[in-house]
Amino acid sequence: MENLRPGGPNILITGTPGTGKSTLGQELAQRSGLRYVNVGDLAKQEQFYDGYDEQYQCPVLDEDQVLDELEDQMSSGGNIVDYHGCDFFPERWFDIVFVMRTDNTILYNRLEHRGYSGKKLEDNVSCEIFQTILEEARGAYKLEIVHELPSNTPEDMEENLDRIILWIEQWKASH
Ligand SMILES: Nc1ncnc2c1ncn2[C@@H]1O[C@H](COP(=O)(O)OP(=O)(O)O)[C@@H](O)[C@H]1O
Repeated sequence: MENLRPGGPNILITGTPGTGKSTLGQELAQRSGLRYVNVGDLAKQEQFYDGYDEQYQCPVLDEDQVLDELEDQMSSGGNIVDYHGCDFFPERWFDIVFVMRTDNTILYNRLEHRGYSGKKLEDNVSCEIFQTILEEARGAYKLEIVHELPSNTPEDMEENLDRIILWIEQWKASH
């Protein structure tokens, strides 16, 4: 296959908040040399917001501004994108999509520790129980590129890192 991404593959790491996307994404970037892109942080830094969600007490992401900002670097390749949503990105951006999965009680404890409470805590745990992000990913990308990753323990993290590093090496060898 012709290599359309000189910088390497583009990897999407998605999942419910608290499932370990940024921990995995940052470590993966260090080990692989690919660039880590945290969409939430980018939006905050650049103020890519469009209004305010009173119910969830958080700003609303301006998706178009995010897409415009990232288009060039996504075309070059070599990005690890971290976001708790996935269906507003162009399908063509990603070579592989990982959906992090965490058991309910573990996720509950992580989010409580993060300071979430009440509706925000319950809604995020429900999001995981109903596998909302997994369904979103399956609806937005080819099924064969969408993979669930268990993310409960440090051992899971190590296994996930090894698996993705191997996949990156194979991708590079075949492109
Ligand atoms: N596989 C794992 N095993 C144990 N703890 C983890 C694992 N992945 C993440 N964590 C912990 O869970 C919390 C949330 O992780 P984080 O990477 O911030 O999630 P996200 O980016 O998906 O919101 C952090 O305290 C992190 O250290």
